[in-house]
Amino acid sequence: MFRCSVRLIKGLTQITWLQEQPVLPNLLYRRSVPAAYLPSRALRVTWPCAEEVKDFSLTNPSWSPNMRNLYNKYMELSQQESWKRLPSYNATATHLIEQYPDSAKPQVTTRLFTRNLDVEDLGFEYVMFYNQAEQRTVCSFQAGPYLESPIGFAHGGAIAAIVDTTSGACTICTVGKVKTANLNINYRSPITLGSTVEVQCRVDKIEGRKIFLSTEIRSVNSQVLHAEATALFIQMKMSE
Ligand SMILES: CCCCCCCC(=O)SCCNC(=O)CCNC(=O)[C@H](O)C(C)(C)COP(=O)(O)OP(=O)(O)OC[C@H]1O[C@@H](n2cnc3c(N)ncnc32)[C@H](O)[C@@H]1OP(=O)(O)O
Repeated sequence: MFRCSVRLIKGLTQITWLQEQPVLPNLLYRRSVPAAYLPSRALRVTWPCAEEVKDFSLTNPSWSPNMRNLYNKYMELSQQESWKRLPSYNATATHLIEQYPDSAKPQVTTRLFTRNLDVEDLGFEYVMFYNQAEQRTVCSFQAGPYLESPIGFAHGGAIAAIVDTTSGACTICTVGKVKTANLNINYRSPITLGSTVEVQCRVDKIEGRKIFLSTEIRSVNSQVLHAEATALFIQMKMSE
């Protein structure tokens, strides 16, 4: 069962690339699992069967043409440059599948906040790509109708969540396990529900355990600046 799951994940997640990365393996393959990444006992039910492990970063019918175009653009760049698509599951623990021995498989009912809807199209539709050489992440984000705040536009908290996710992924890929310590966002122009925007994030500097990043959210033609943000992530200590 464990081997089967591993094969499945390998197939789904470009695991070869992940294993080559300096930091993601720390997160994905550590033998001792940090408690913070495990669901609480009370929430344990069953480990998802192989068929239930869905990679949400792959195209689905709800994606708009703009969403598909961005996906195709970065998939093409992945062939020539150092961009890589980041697999995405609906629970944090699912990303850690390989590190559990059969006897200790966690049972997951927690959900990653940005993947907490079962129906496509309604909430966060997104796919992220990471460029290791440039320590940058791009995210193609389609804001679904359940992210509304002002009528017809995306909620500021939803926008913050996608900024946190994109900059968090960028940081994890660069240095390993982190927590968000600070997030500053300037909202410049509302994001229309159903539209696709491009989130561009890069590591600005690393000082010890502190990783500083900046992010911009722009329309797909780059003409409209929707939001700009800075973030500080703190690398978790070895003992955490
Ligand atoms: C793929 C999906 C990715 C998604 C990623 C999403 C990640 C998240 O959302 S995490 C959830 C939200 N964040 C949290 O809940 C974090 C809560 N806060 C904490 O746990 C802790 O305060 C934590 C871990 C940030 C820092 O604690 P700790 O590890 O003890 O660090 P600490 O020793 O206090 O500080 C280390 C350095 O960072 C600085 N620092 C810590 N917090 C801040 C802050 N908020 N602002 C500025 N500087 C800070 C300290 O001043 C210190 O600096 P220096 O080394 O120069 O003296």
